[in-house]
Amino acid sequence: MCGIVGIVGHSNVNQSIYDALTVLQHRGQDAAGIVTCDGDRLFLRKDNGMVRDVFRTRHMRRLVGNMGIGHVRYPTAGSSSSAEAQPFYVNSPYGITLAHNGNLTNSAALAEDIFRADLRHINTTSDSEVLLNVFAHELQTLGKLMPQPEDIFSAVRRVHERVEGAYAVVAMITGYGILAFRDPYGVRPVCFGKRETDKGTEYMVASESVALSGLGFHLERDLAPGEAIYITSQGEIFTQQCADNPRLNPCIFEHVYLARPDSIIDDISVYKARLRMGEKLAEKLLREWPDHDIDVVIPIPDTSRTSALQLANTLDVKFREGFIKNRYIGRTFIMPGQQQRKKSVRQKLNAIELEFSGKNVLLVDDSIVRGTTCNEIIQMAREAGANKVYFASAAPPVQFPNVYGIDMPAANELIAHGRSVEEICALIGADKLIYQDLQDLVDACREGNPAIEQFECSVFDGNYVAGNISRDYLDYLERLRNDASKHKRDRERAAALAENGIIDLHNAE
Ligand SMILES: O=P(O)(O)OC[C@H]1O[C@H](OP(=O)(O)OP(=O)(O)O)[C@H](O)[C@@H]1O
Ligand SMILES: NC(=O)CC[C@H](N)C(=O)O
Ligand SMILES: [Mg+2]
Repeated sequence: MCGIVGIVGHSNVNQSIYDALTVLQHRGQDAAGIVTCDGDRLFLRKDNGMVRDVFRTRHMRRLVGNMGIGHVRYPTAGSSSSAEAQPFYVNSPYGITLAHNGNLTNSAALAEDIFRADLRHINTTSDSEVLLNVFAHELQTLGKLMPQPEDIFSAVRRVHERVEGAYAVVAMITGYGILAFRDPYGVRPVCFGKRETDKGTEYMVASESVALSGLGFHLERDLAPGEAIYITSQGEIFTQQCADNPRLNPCIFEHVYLARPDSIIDDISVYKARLRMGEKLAEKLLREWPDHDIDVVIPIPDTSRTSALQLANTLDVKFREGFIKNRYIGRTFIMPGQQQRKKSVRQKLNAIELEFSGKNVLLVDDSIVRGTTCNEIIQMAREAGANKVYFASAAPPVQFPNVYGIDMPAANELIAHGRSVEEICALIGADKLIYQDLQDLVDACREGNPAIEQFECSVFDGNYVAGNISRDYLDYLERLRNDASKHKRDRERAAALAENGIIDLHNAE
């Protein structure tokens, strides 16, 4: 995942975009960027780091203009170089900037195509730069001096035909307006809304509704799969379906972990979905273990709090905050390297001994992915004097790699891959382990919007809805992005940086 935002306003939008990015920070902690447009000039600032570190007052002052887009990045393709921070820019046609959440599954073939057939140069290994160039090429071939909404929509239509994978996109056409579109499966979320000001109506598109509500925008609705929205710099708004066979298959992992609980995605309250996950997991536990001896339910902050609370209520067992989170450490799962993730769990969470001492505790997490968190946490619970340590996951076992914008590319890094629940239980050192059933997870989400026929659940069932995901592609992805090769690339990059600084088409200062 990553966070995207775009605003068309009546005064400088820099501060609102900055604020929206801080609200979306949980979707990407590695890099951030904002580009604004003032008349026909663009102003861009992007670099590695959290939003508060990337933008200093001196940058904000220069990010002028009444429309702009922003991005927070969690890399799932290419490298973590600051040159791959977003938004990306191409000068032709019109000057287009673009920010992307998701992952293209045919970006290698497209990159080749773009060079050979479209004569376009890609300077990074980012799939998002490829996506931008496909869109730019399709708009350019229409050859209009002033693009009209129908031109823009027809370019998006061509993007849907050429590009495979997951993509929620916001783009800005210099001097003309802001465009957003969602892939024909609607895997990644994007919504839009408006706010009234003295000077008139302002529009915002964002990955999650929480970015809108946090800034006083009223949520209009989510983009439909395949749909595009274009808001001109004058505040006119156009929408159009640009795909032939759109089918909503939203990513279920947004509800499990990625999104903030106070967001509403595709008409589902993430908070209520998580409550229902807790309830269904408790019902399963009671079915399978009616004479349990759990004394206390303890969540693993932050994300599991909501489901753990409802699980405890349904079990009628005490709910206690046994781990306190250091609020200055970010999310560990979206950190780039395993060593950093492992160290961060201990730095981030600290046990309150009296909640563990002599008790049978049920620790609840939203999901177990690599097993980094639960391994450490179970040890900490034992060190704090727990009698028995049981573990519950509000999601089913994560067994398959993700190819749509969550960085879990290597099956053998997933603790549940090819293992039974008993084997996982022994490996993490728990006295008992219980997982949510997939059907219960789907029901917990679908109850919020029964119109959704299918969720994108590939990490749980290995069923990839978008693109042509072959065994060969999964092997290729695993070789490219497993922890060891990422680590090697990062080390080489850090060494080059220390010696020479980054030499690229984008040099952050
Ligand atoms: O099995 P693992 O590979 O450890 O991954 C799963 C854990 O990572 C996430 O927490 P994270 O610290 O990222 O964020 P949170 O504070 O939002 O829970 C998630 O909530 C689980 O706790
Ligand atoms: N997590 C994401 O959505 C990442 C977007 C894009 N694939 C990148 O790596 O920059
Ligand atoms: Mg967590």
